[in-house]
Amino acid sequence: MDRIRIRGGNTLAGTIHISGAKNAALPLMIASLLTDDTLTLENVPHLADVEQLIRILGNHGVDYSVSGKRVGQNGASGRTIHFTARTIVDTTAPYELVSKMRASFWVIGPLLARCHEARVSLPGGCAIGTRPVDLFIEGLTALGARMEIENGYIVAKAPGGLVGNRYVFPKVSVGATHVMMMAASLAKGETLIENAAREPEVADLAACLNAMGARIEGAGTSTIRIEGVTSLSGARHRVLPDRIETGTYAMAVAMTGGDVTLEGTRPDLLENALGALREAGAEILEAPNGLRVRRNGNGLQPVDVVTDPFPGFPTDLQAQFMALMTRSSGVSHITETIFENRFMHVQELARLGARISLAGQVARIEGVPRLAGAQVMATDLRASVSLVIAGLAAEGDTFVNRVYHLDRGFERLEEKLGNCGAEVERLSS
Ligand SMILES: CC(=O)N[C@H]1[C@@H](OP(=O)(O)OP(=O)(O)OC[C@H]2O[C@@H](n3ccc(=O)[nH]c3=O)[C@H](O)[C@@H]2O)O[C@H](CO)[C@@H](O)[C@@H]1O
Ligand SMILES: C=C(OP(=O)(O)O)C(=O)O
Repeated sequence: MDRIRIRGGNTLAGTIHISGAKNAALPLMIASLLTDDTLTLENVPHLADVEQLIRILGNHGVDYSVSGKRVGQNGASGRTIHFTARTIVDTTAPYELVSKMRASFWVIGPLLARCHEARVSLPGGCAIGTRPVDLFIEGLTALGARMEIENGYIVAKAPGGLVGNRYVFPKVSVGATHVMMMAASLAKGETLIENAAREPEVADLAACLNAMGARIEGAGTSTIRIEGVTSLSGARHRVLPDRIETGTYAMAVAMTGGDVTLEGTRPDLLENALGALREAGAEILEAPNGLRVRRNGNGLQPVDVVTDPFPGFPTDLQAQFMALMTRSSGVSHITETIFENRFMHVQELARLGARISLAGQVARIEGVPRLAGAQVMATDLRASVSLVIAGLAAEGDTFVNRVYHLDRGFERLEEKLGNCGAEVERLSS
């Protein structure tokens, strides 16, 4: 199993190209199931989750081909992929494929809308909470589907097709909002979704669906109106930049000090997190095609954050911000409100010398003057990268084990950080 060695202590300087967003690319790829025409996606990141979803889509009958110019410093990112679901050959998404990744469950929406049936295994994904699927069941039931759980599978049927309806989410869910938008696009009549997720990835999916001929209004706000159409066509769409990758590297620079330009990204995608970074003492400047992060000399201030759905502070940056706060000059508090078990990095950060205590969903972080390298274990995707950030500032060598978690969501991390002066090496075994 691969692991990563980080020799801490270097400041970061240079440019990092931000990839297309994993959490936008996945639902966009799934949208290809809605049409027998070709959906072309540009700026698709090269990630384990993307490769896994390609396998899952292939099982349903989606053909794909890769083409186009690659962008990025070393010519290894930003693929253009063409997806064609000419015929859906199988409406079952099996456990062996779906259990590896939460988003794969979302095929239930397009399969049900296009084929009027789907049998999808209950999902896997990062072990950060119980992550039920009740909102998907409720939402699709509102559109007229009959939903049953049988032997670990959700069996969904809508023999006459889905029918538009009003559905008010009792709780904000990104995935269930994606699925409702995809399903309602091919339902009869109008669907009104209230208390929808407002994440930029939802708006990105809606833009792509509209380019395919859907009629969606309001995506990016909490009320989405969808007028169903009888069929969707192909389209070409560029995956939006990864705001979580952006925030992660911004936090890495704030941690080590230095001056790095993050290119190919948009500050408006993560204003809340950038605000927290500014409060902590980093300078964030707009750059022509992205942003520039600097911290020279001044120390890190403690900052309290509470995770919230967009536009709040993203739960997917919580672990990284905690790593940063371990070196602040005082006490900070981080409250996790989205997932009930997303503090697994705490005990690993402690191995590096961090002082963190937990009381329910609140972590109290007492900044320490130094961290020291150690062996640590990646427990989930964002937790893994928080250990990398801590390792960059720790004295000596940090070894992050189980990096397959990292490979789900960070493209060429060693290379991107290495180009800015970090000593990060992948050790294969
Ligand atoms: C691939 C992808 O885009 N993953 C992101 C997506 O996950 P995902 O779409 O799984 O997250 P949700 O927004 O659905 O989850 C938010 C909360 O709702 C709960 N819930 C969700 C569905 C449901 O049927 N019932 C229910 O109770 C979840 O357990 C969680 O407590 O949004 C999360 C919140 O921003 C991010 O951390 C993930 O990185
Ligand atoms: C939690 C995440 O992914 P998933 O929803 O696929 O588990 C994530 O991207 O941080």
